[in-house]
Amino acid sequence: MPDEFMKISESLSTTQPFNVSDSPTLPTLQPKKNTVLISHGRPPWYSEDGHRISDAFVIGVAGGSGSGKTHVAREIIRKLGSVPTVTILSQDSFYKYLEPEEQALAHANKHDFDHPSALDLDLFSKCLADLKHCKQSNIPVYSFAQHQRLPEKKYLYGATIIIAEGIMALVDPALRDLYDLKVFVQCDSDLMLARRLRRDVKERGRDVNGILDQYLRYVKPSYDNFVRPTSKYADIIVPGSNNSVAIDLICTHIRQKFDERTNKFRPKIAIPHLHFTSLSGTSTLESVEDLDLTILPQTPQIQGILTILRDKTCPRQDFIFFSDRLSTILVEHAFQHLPYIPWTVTTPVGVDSTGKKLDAQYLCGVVIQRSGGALEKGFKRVINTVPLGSMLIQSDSKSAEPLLLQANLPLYVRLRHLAEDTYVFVLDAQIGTAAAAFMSIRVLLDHGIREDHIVFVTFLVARGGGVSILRQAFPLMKIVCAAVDETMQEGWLEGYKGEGNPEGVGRKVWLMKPGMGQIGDRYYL
Ligand SMILES: Nc1ncnc2c1ncn2[C@@H]1O[C@H](COP(=O)(O)OP(=O)(O)O)[C@@H](O)[C@H]1O
Ligand SMILES: Nc1ccn([C@@H]2O[C@H](COP(=O)(O)O)[C@@H](O)[C@H]2O)c(=O)n1
Repeated sequence: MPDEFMKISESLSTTQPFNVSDSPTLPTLQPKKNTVLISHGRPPWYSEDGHRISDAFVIGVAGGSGSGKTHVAREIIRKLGSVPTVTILSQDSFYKYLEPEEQALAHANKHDFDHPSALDLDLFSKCLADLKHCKQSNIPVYSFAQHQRLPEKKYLYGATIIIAEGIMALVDPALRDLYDLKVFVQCDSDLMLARRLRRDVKERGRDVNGILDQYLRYVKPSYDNFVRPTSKYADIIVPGSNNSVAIDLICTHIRQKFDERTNKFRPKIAIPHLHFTSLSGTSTLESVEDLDLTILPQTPQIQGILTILRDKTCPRQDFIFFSDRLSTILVEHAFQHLPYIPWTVTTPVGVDSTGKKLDAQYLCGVVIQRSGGALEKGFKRVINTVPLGSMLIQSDSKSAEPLLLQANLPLYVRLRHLAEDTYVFVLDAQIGTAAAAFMSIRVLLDHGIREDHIVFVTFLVARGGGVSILRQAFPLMKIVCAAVDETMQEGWLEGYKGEGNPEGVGRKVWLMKPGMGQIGDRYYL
């Protein structure tokens, strides 16, 4: 039990008068319980060697049906305010599949949904463990109206804080081991019944007699036998109503734990130490050969395109046209990193000709928004039939830490059993500090994509930037680029008008030199 927590006196939780008026208006549809809320973006959860260093913080919330578990979970999120991604994982999704005859009994309120065996606790544990360890999870979807698990699944990924709630949340020792904080919501039985009556009529399509039958036969005995005894495992007992003080306490604890875990990643891949020059005057930058990049052959044609793109007077339509040309060539070039097998075809003149056939089982692309969008057209020109997802990664304006704001990934990546056989082309305009590249690779590895199945396709790499650290962390990933620029320096971006710079004198950013400027702005603005 965390020492800063005391068990809040049970009297606080049980002496509330029976009063159903504390319940706000209920929605008429079954609410979505498994929620992913993003209020701030997810900071790095890995170190500069590429390994995950922090698990998600997991809170287990147990209590009787109608005690207010979901309410507590939602209030925690609301009161935490500006936090990274939070997920509520509800045990309700894990009721077992029912055979038709069992389903018929359930419709007659004669199926016991309140015995621990009604829930697939092993699957719940597995999904929670995956989420805690920063992997994706595809969780079941349940219909209370049909008493059945539905064929679809819900994809969850990327939470820094997970709230797992359910009547049996504290029953299983394996589950209890996963929690960083265990909460029990203790509520007066009358109030729980009143809330359940109202909710089951409005949201779960039940009638009053059936609800009362089910309550007396299964719900109440189960609460006494299985649910209430688990309160002894809780670090904190929260009252079922008027519980804002207890919720504040929980939020303070979470914030503190969260701050302790915050990893300052950006300074570790910051640029200056890579510019370090030894006493003998030799630069410690790694040689281009050591960076193991696949660089387009510097033919006059490629140099010509790069010169146009580097020219600050290049009109936007030309910038788009030549970016599209360059990205097409880059993606074609990147295909050399995919597996091919010998393949024989018969030509129109009846002769056999042996060549090669692509042997990648699944292939998809992921664009790093927004500048990676400049490579999208080239990608689609070369392979227009494969799925293309995206990630939105931006720097925090105060800490400069990269933040994962959105991951809209193709199915081949989301489903772990397909991810293992999937090749992914990651598209981004340049690798400068490498912070976004780092985060995008970590996201793919979390999903089970093999490191040697990732091909990072980009216009420019800054040799003086974060690429050497990226390379050391992920040596098996391939990087395909059009050119390597020598330096990364902090400098002013001309003409930028915005935060801290209303006059448009400039914005201090890491600039790749000679570079192409802000490629996303030049392509899209
Ligand atoms: N502290 C509270 N104050 C007011 N209403 C509450 C409180 N806790 C729960 N409720 C209401 O009671 C009902 C059941 O709560 P819910 O959180 O769904 O219970 P559970 O998830 O434990 O079954 C909901 O309508 C909810 O709005
Ligand atoms: N088909 C089902 C499955 C479960 N129940 C009841 O749900 C209760 C748990 O959900 P809470 O959100 O209230 O914690 C549990 O008591 C089951 O009786 C159901 O009615 N029908």
